[in-house]
Amino acid sequence: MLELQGVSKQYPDGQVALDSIDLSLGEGEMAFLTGHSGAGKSTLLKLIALIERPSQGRIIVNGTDIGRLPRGHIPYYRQNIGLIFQNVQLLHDRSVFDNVALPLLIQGFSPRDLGNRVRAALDTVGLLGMEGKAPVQLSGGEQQRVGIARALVVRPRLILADEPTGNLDPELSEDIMGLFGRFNELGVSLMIATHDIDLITRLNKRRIVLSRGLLEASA
Ligand SMILES: Nc1ncnc2c1ncn2[C@@H]1O[C@H](COP(=O)(O)OP(=O)(O)OP(=O)(O)O)[C@@H](O)[C@H]1O
Repeated sequence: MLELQGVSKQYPDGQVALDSIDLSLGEGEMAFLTGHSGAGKSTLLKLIALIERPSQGRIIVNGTDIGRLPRGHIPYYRQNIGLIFQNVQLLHDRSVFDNVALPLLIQGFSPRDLGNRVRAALDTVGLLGMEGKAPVQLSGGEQQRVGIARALVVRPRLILADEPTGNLDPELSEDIMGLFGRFNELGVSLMIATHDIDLITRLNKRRIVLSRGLLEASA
């Protein structure tokens, strides 16, 4: 599903965020990405999402070397992975429904056909009934769940999540992680960056540990 070969990232200011990372994530595998603040977790996810480009190395997703993707294919590539970031960037002048529907519209769904998919995604994150609200009318945790619904609505085979439970209380965090676990049971691959060691310990999944841009452990 995902393979990194000798991937390094040096930012333009000289900061080396990742140093020669070799890593793979199998089809249907779920792994937690951990490590101290500044270890390189977000950078790793941004490289896979093509938000940043590696300075060196290759990233292969579903058999495609994403470094060779023509620029015009990047939005389509990104729509097929579920990206969940801590700072959900919702469109504040649009309703919850429109925010979740957006990836489907980009994929060419007709507005007539997407209602059921949008409502199913909102139901999954426990927000059915909130379709007509504006993001500002929601709590931080609810906004985060709208972001998760927006990522899930395209039914991605790969989900990348950066601190997805960062703004959620322990109960909701557990619900969201449980949700990820159920997706994993359905065959979805997931890489989830988190500081929540309690949650990781309880879920007993593979743990990838970064330290100062180096891969410290991957078991
Ligand atoms: N755009 C950028 N320009 C320069 N340096 C950056 C940039 N983004 C991240 N870095 C640096 O790269 C290193 C890795 O950062 P990254 O955000 O990937 O770490 P992280 O493990 O996700 O940290 P956190 O847990 O605090 O989110 C850090 O030293 C950070 O300061």
